[in-house]
Amino acid sequence: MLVEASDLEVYFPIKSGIIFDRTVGHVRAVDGVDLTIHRGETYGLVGESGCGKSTLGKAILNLEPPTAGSVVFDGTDIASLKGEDLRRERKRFQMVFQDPMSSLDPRQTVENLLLEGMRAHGLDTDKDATRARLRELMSSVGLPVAALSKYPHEFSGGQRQRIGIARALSVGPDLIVADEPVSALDVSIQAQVINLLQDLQDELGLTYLVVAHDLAVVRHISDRIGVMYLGGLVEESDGAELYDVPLHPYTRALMSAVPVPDPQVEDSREQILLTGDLPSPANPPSGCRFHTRCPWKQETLCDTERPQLRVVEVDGASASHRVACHYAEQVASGEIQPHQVEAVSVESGFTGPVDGPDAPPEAYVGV
Ligand SMILES: Nc1ncnc2c1ncn2[C@@H]1O[C@H](COP(=O)(O)OP(=O)(O)OP(=O)(O)O)[C@@H](O)[C@H]1O
Repeated sequence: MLVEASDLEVYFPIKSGIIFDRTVGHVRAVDGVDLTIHRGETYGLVGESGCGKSTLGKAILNLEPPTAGSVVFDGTDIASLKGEDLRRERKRFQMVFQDPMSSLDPRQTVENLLLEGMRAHGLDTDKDATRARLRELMSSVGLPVAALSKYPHEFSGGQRQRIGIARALSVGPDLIVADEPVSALDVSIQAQVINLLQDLQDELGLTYLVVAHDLAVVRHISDRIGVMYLGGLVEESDGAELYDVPLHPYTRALMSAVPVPDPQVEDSREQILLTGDLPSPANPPSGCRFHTRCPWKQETLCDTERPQLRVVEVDGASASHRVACHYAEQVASGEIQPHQVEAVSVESGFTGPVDGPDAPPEAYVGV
């Protein structure tokens, strides 16, 4: 195991007063997450915008200090590291950002951008070795050596993302957190960058945490997938299994929002429509965070008790499928069918069947 996050919380203070000197509340961006990432695997993290994916990724890299909980990286509690020890450990985990244009200094040549990290970690002391390393990095990400003397604006979006990846690789990391690595790119370029990430993983034995809102991207690349809702993980399993047997109503809703090209399949498959907006992480609902939008919410239990993320046995499936829903076992055994339950829209007060002609017009999944 390379990363073990336990009961991780990242709360951002909400300030008020003339000089913003009073804390009047907290945005609970990450609210009690237990997550492990195995060495050499790709862990995909999905969920709606604002559910806390990026903050969780940053907290794992120690770029966002946790409010509570711990992150153990290769046996070492990151929070306990200071000074030189922290600097040395830092080069083992790097981040690739969504928008390479804003993460790359436009006034620096590619060579300088790559040297920056190497310098910070004392990896540029031998001139010949450094030159060889720069050439090697260019070749690893499929760019010509001549690109070293150019500036970020001289490249296309896909090429800039390759530079961002080379930059992350320059210090020889074990873990890369890629935050929406292809969502700013044209669809035709996305596959090339995804393939590059996979080739590099095979070649260098890298471990990835890939944050994305696009289920198709995550499905293609991930060994395991975690689904996040309002600061917490609601479901986690092997990649294929999550798509074959999604157990949490939120995961099912995300799946049913992805269009299927075959009209026959599209018409016959389960449709779960979510109503209402994502509640504010500054004031999350009581009990199960999802109960205000859940098609099979039950009185009392769902709005009073937060369900634990626990292993749920699924016939013929692995023993590592975890779900945070009070009724996950009944869903797994087929006892509960979500579309037979009435949906309640918090915003409109709508009560009715979620997939019939009376479904609320504004029902959507906002991913
Ligand atoms: N530095 C910050 N200060 C205050 N609030 C923040 C900060 N960073 C994030 N947040 C809030 O924390 C919540 C989670 O944000 P985060 O960016 O982690 O979500 P996300 O799922 O990655 O969304 P997106 O895909 O839009 O980036 C949001 O409500 C966001 O506004």
